[in-house]
Amino acid sequence: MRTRRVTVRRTPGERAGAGGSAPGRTPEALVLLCSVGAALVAVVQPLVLGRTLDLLLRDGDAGRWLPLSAGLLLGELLLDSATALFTGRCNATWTQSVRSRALHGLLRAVPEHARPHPPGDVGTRLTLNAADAGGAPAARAALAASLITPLGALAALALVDLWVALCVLTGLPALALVLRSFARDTGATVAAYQRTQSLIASRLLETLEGTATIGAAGTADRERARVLAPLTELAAQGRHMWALHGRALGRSAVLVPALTLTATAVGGLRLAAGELSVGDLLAVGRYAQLTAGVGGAATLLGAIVRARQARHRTLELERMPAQAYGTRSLPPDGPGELELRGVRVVRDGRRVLRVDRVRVPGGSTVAVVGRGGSGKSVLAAVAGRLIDPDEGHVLLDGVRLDRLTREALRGEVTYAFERPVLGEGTVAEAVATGARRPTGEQVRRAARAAGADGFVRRLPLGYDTPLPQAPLSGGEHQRLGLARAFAHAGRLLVMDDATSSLDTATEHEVNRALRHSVRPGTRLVVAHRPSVADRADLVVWLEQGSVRAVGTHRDLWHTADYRAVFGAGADAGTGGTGAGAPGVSAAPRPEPEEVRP
Ligand SMILES: Nc1ncnc2c1ncn2[C@@H]1O[C@H](COP(=O)(O)OP(=O)(O)OP(=O)(O)O)[C@@H](O)[C@H]1O
Repeated sequence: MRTRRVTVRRTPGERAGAGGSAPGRTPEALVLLCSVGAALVAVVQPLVLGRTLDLLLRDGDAGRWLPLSAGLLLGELLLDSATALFTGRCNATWTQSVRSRALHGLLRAVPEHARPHPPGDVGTRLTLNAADAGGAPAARAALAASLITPLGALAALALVDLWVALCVLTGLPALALVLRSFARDTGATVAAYQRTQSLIASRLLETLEGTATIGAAGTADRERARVLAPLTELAAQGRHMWALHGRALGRSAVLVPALTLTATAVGGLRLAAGELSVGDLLAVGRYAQLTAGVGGAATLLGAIVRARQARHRTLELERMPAQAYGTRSLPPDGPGELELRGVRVVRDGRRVLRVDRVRVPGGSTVAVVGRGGSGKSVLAAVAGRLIDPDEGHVLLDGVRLDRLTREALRGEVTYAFERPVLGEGTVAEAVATGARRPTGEQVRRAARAAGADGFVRRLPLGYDTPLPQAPLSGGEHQRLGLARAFAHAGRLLVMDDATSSLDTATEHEVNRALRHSVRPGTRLVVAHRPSVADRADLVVWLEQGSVRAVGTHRDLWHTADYRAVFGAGADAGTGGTGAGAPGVSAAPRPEPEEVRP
């Protein structure tokens, strides 16, 4: 078969950079500038129009006032358009910034802090909530401008006629009360609404992940009811939110025309008394309207309250404690000696791992075995610092893992998992993703070692096939995860159940390739099969979170409890290399550090 060239492109995340920068004040300032400009024009306009009307009525010629009126109308139109444009840009840049910061916080967070956020909740925060939060700066600018119009209009009204201004002023406290109660009541409802939205999204995602199980169990109706259960609450919260909004708008809708009407009536009386001109009356009506327009701030206030709640929810992700790294690097060309000293891991008040002392000589393979729930994955996570122990230390070539720089740690410690997450790029990108960027040839070599090259080359575009278009079996998926780990193999490679979906023959081939074609180093392998434990130089046997014994598979096999871990009831010493019994290993056996049979 013709071999294709393997292309390894940079991922969008790598191109965009890590955290995303804050957009600064410029987008908001542009919105403020244009909306304040529009507000000022709106305030000046009635005066100019009134004056123009008076001149036309008196002399039949308004001179320069007529083009000035037309200019102001045009100016208002242009400024309103610019406000809309800059508001859109401001919202987009802030949404992007809030989202990037939250995502960055999530990705660098201590995993134990990130774990309680289910995917649906994270999804809602990063989409709906981030978009709402991104609207805050523009809404704030618009609110500031929206206060200029009524205040300016009131001042201008006072210039035209003090009596009408006083009459409008008396109605304003009622409008202020409406706005205050709206802002107060709406905050709590919006927060509850956003929480319920998140809950529905989380349940929906859980359901989507478990469609096969749900289908097989025939529990689709129950599941649908579970996902949609919070909908009643959401609907009630939504109705309450809109009721508050509607009430505030309704009250201002009554107050605004009432104020305008009263102002026009008083202005009419003043016109009849000869205190005002016709142009003044025109200005008075318009100013009363603009002053009462303060009620329109309710909508902006609502957006700001919603944005504040949404921002709080989104940036909770950003504020999660970040995984801290040290400043040390590893000694060059270290063999990868791994040591766990006094390690304790506690979860929900329960000790789930206790390792007093285990030393794995550099270059050897250690298998971690034990019954389900005995702490194998926790040990694997601690060994490569996916989690920090609550007590004790893990050392690699004599250096504590928590003192290493991120680059030193992730460059030299590699993981392969049972269910790797491969992303949506091409096959080559999936294998290449990691601390270092391997070349196309290295990607293919790693895939060959993981037994993946054959099926990848049969894909329509080979290594360039996008993963969503590559129908992979569970084992093939797992082999790509292995290939990724092999392509980045450092001095410590941790394989947590990473070959569980492979048939015995493939697993054997992968193990052989691991010995000969992957960078040599220490391997820590979570094992369920006795054959894997047999091939290891050393076995750490866990029982209920504690080390029961450390030794070679051959030695441990004499213990009935150990054989029972593999479901093997056979008597010890039956010999042979069959299903459970130890075979002959060529590798040197290191001395066990901790043996408590
Ligand atoms: N984040 C956590 N919060 C609470 N308990 C946890 C957490 N992580 C692990 N545990 C508990 O620690 C124990 C050991 O879990 P671990 O996943 O290491 O078991 P395991 O030996 O790998 O099991 P299996 O072979 O079934 O995968 C389990 O009882 C598990 O419930």
